[in-house]
Formats: sequence, structure tokens, C-alpha cells
Amino acid sequence: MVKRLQELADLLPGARLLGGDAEITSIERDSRRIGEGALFVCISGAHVDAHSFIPNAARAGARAILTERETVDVPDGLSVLHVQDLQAALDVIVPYFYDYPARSMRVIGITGTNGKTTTSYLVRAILRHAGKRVGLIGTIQIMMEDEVFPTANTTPDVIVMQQLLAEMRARSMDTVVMEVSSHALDQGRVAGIEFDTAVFTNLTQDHLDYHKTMENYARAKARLFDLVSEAGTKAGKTAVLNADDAASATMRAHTRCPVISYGVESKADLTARDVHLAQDGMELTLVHGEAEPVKLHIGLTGLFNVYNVLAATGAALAEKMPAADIAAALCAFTGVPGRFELVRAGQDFSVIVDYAHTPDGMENVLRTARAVTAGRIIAVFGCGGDRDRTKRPIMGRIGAELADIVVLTSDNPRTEDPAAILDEVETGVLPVIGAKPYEKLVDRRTAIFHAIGRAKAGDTVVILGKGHENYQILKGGTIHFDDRETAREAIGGL
Ligand SMILES: CC(=O)N[C@H]1[C@@H](OP(=O)(O)OP(=O)(O)OC[C@H]2O[C@@H](n3ccc(=O)[nH]c3=O)[C@H](O)[C@@H]2O)O[C@H](CO)[C@@H](O)[C@@H]1O[C@H](C)C(=O)N[C@@H](C)C(=O)N[C@H](CCC(=O)O)C(=O)O
Ligand SMILES: Nc1ncnc2c1ncn2[C@@H]1O[C@H](COP(=O)(O)OP(=O)(O)OP(=O)(O)O)[C@@H](O)[C@H]1O
Ligand SMILES: N[C@H](CCC[C@H](N)C(=O)O)C(=O)O
Ligand SMILES: [Mg+2]
Repeated sequence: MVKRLQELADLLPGARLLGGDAEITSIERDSRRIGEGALFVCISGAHVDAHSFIPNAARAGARAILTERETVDVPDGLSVLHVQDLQAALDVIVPYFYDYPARSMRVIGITGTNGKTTTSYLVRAILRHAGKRVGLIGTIQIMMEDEVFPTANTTPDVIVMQQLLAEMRARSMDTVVMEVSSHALDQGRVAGIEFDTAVFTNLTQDHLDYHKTMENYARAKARLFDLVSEAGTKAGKTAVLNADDAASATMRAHTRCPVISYGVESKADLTARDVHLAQDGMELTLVHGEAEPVKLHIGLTGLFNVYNVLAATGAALAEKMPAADIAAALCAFTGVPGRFELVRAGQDFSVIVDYAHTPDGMENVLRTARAVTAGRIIAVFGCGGDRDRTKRPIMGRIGAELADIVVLTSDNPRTEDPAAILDEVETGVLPVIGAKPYEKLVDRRTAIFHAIGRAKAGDTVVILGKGHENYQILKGGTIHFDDRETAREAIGGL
């Protein structure tokens, strides 16, 4: 990809180009990714100011910088593109630079508090069963067909996003399925993407540290439905909405394209009945209008996963996938890493590792565990640091109400004092814990060993919050940590 700096400047009213035109071969916002000919975008972030990396960028071969700062010292030979509003400038020039890759493929965006990753994996499985070449962008990883790439965010920033989409175009992906976080919608990470199908899973409390109110949070999510409604270069757009979630009204108010609704309680285009849960899967019957109802057995469990199955089916129908492929792919689906994942190491009790890190997620998972457990529920959980503090006591209360034994422990404390986080969670635990056994163990490994040590035949140990994560983020740095691995070790030591 090569474009002239002047060409980019011409797209931006009020932009000033200092130091002369130059040929640009990439756009980067991280000095560590700069190569020969790059335009280095200087963002003053939450932790560091990228202007301080200009010398590094120059040494690495940057040709120019993009900034909204009036005066910037740059080494000789580096041009400066000055703009009034950096984010607005990126919205325009990044998709242009990469020749709007999203226009070359179908784009399915999934938003909502919980269920995005699970739904995206289900959609990917259905599309692939129907013979499509599928890219996936989300929390766990990025995939292009079977090839896997790591990711730092659920939805990458606008630059990495356009680079990924350009790579997917080069590899002839037919469709990209992506999780679209509220942060992404708020920060313009999906600028320049024309969505074909937009899916809403649900809205419950999370991220109030960032959005402040549930109204702002809902408004950020609704942005995806503005985007899917925009007239662009594509035809056949659809919004897939959860009829049982009150926030769908907000999403619908932003939608100006056809809607497929799904639900279990309310009247909807797509529903499920005859749901039978087991620990390692469930049966359900999918009902879509006048079509013959389809009975499925799938390797996911819990009513919340019925919603994910319906959301994914809605997206597949919007993408005109044949009913036979939908049913066959769902029946062959075996689960998502770290989502209600069973750890089997020959023990006579169950161990489930799950990514629930919101009040609603916890409630769903603990209720599901209860429904499929004969003995007691032992819950191990905490809350992430540097994130929504108001969810801590709520999660504490839910854990104490729904489990029989509670082991409070650290999630990813990040820069916070781990013990202080647990104290905040505990304010929700204490009023409802009564005589139930309760421990507060800051070290997650000790907590998992403790919980597994208490388990008896027929019990279920539910380890919540970190799911697929194979690390723990502490003040001193990030360490290797995997709940599944630790649980296996603990079982092995019994
Ligand atoms: C609050 C927030 O959204 N922060 C995001 C933001 O970081 P930032 O701009 O504040 O970054 P910074 O670390 O201060 O760095 C500033 C600039 O200096 C640059 N830099 C930095 C170091 C260096 O050596 N050289 C260099 O050039 C950085 O590339 C950056 O451009 O931009 C980064 C690049 O896109 C993101 O990775 C980062 O996400 C952080 C890691 C994060 O934790 N975000 C969470 C809140 C988030 O976005 N979560 C949602 C998921 C929510 C959900 O699914 O429930 C997500 O989509 O991931
Ligand atoms: N539809 C749902 N409704 C409520 N809770 C759910 C739903 N689906 C999954 N969960 C719970 O939320 C956890 C996270 O699920 P998943 O990873 O699919 O969601 P996500 O929206 O991608 O989360 P994140 O925002 O962190 O990326 C699961 O481990 C489960 O506990
Ligand atoms: N174990 C996690 C889950 C984080 C989920 C993530 N999507 C976010 O909140 O950004 C934590 O709280 O650290
Ligand atoms: Mg996710």
C-alpha cells in the first residue's frame, strides 16, 4: 500500500502539511510497529503520550507524523501532518489508505454486554459449514480460516482493524465476524466499516468506569445499529435483536434496515422451546416462523447459551445460510475456550472454568451450574482492577447468594491493591453469606487449590472471571496463569 501524504491531507479540511510531501507505506500508532515509510500517529493516551516516541519512530523509518498538537519538535526529514481533531482524521484517512477493505467482504458485527465471543464462534462455525472463508476478530484471538493471531483488545483500534481487514481481503475471506465492544464504538475503532449484519445480545451492567451511566453505555452500543443502517456500497443489511432484552428498543430506534428478532419469552421471529440442560450440552428446538422446527443437541449449556444460539442463527439467516447448514453446524459445535469449560481430570466432582466477569454473567453461570449439579456449588471469583468498581459488591452478593461455599480471590488486579479489591467485593458478600463457608484468599492459585480441596463427589467447583486467559495482570507485571491448568494441578494433588 503506498499513498502520498498530500493525498491524505487533501481529505482533511483544515489540515496543514509541514516539511513537504512524502510517500507513505503504512499508518501506525505504536512506535514499536513502525517500519520504513510509516506515518506515525501521535496519540496522547491514558498511560503515555506517543509524542515522546517520535525519535524512536524516526529511527525505525517513519516518514511523517500525524498530530493535533500545534507545535511539535521533529527530527530533520520527518514531515508533520497537523489536524484539528485526530480521531476524526483517522476515521477518514485510515480506511481510505487501506482502500476500504470491509467493502470486499460481508461484515457481521456483534455487540452486547455478554455473549459476543460465544455468538461469534457460533456464527463462524455455521458460515464455515456452508463453505465460506471466514475471518474472526474478538476477545480470545483473531482468525483467518484456521490460522490464529493474538490480539490485545476485543475490538482493535481503527488502524490495526483496517490492516487486519486488508489482510483478510488479501486472503480472500468472504466474511468477517467481529465482536464490537462499546469502547470500540465510542472510540471510532470501526470507522470506515460498512456492516452487513449487526447483532445485539443483551445489555446489563458493566464498564461504568468508562461510560459512567447505563444510558451512555446503551447509546454506545446503539451506534452499531446506526452504522448498519447507513446507505453505502452494499445491499441486504439486517439487524438481529434480542426481543427479551429491554435495551433492544434503543437498538431498534437506531435501526433503519430489516430486523430479525429472537427470544424465548417474547414473541419473536426466531424462538426456542423444549430446552433440556445437561452439564456438557443441551437439547433445544429452534422455531423459525412457518419453517419446520429443528431439534438440536449442542455442546453448550445454560439458558444464556440458548440466546447465543438464537442470535447466531439470526445472523446466519440474515446472511442467507441454508437451514441444513445452520442445524448441522450447531449440532457439531463443541464450545468456546473458557466459557463453561469443564476440566476433566478423573475427579468425582465437576470443575467449570468460565469467563463470567459481570453480575449478569455470574448469575447465569451459577444458576446453570446449580441446575446441572446434584451436590454443592463452590464458587471461586473476584473482580478485575482498574475497571467498573460498582459491579464489585453486586458480584459479591450474587456469588454469596447462589453458591454454597464462597472463595473470594484476585482476578486481574492490574494497578490496584488486590486485598482492597476483595474488601469491596466483600461488602456484597457479608450481608448475605449467613453460615455458608467463606474464605478470602488473595492468591488465586491458593484459592483454586482450597476450593478443589473442599469438593466432594457430586459437587461443582465454578472458577469464574478469567476463562480462556492464560495470564494474570498484577501491579508488578503480567504472569502466566491459567485457571484450567491450575485446577488440573489441584485435582492431581488430591
Ligand atoms: C482505555 C482504552 O480503551 N485504552 C486503549 C487505548 O490505549 P491508550 O491510547 O490509552 O494507550 P497508551 O498506552 O496510553 O498509549 C498511547 C499511545 O502511545 C503509543 N505507544 C505506547 C508505547 C510505546 O512504546 N510506543 C507507542 O507509540 C500507543 O500505541 C498509543 O497509541 O488504545 C490502545 C490501542 O488501541 C488499546 O489497546 C487500549 O486498550 C486498553 C489496553 C484496554 O484495556 N482497553 C479496554 C478498556 C477495552 O477497550 N476493552 C474492550 C473490551 C470490552 C468488552 O468486551 O467487554 C476492548 O474492545 O478490548
Ligand atoms: N447471552 C448471555 N447472557 C448472559 N451471560 C452470558 C451470555 N453469554 C455468555 N455469558 C456469560 O458471559 C461470559 C462471557 O461470555 P462471552 O465471552 O461470550 O461474552 P463477551 O460479550 O464476548 O464478553 P467480553 O465483553 O468480555 O468480550 C460467559 O463466560 C458467561 O458466563
Ligand atoms: N478477567 C477480566 C475480564 C475482563 C473483560 C474485559 N472484556 C474488560 O472488562 O475489558 C477482568 O476483569 O480482568
Ligand atoms: Mg468477548
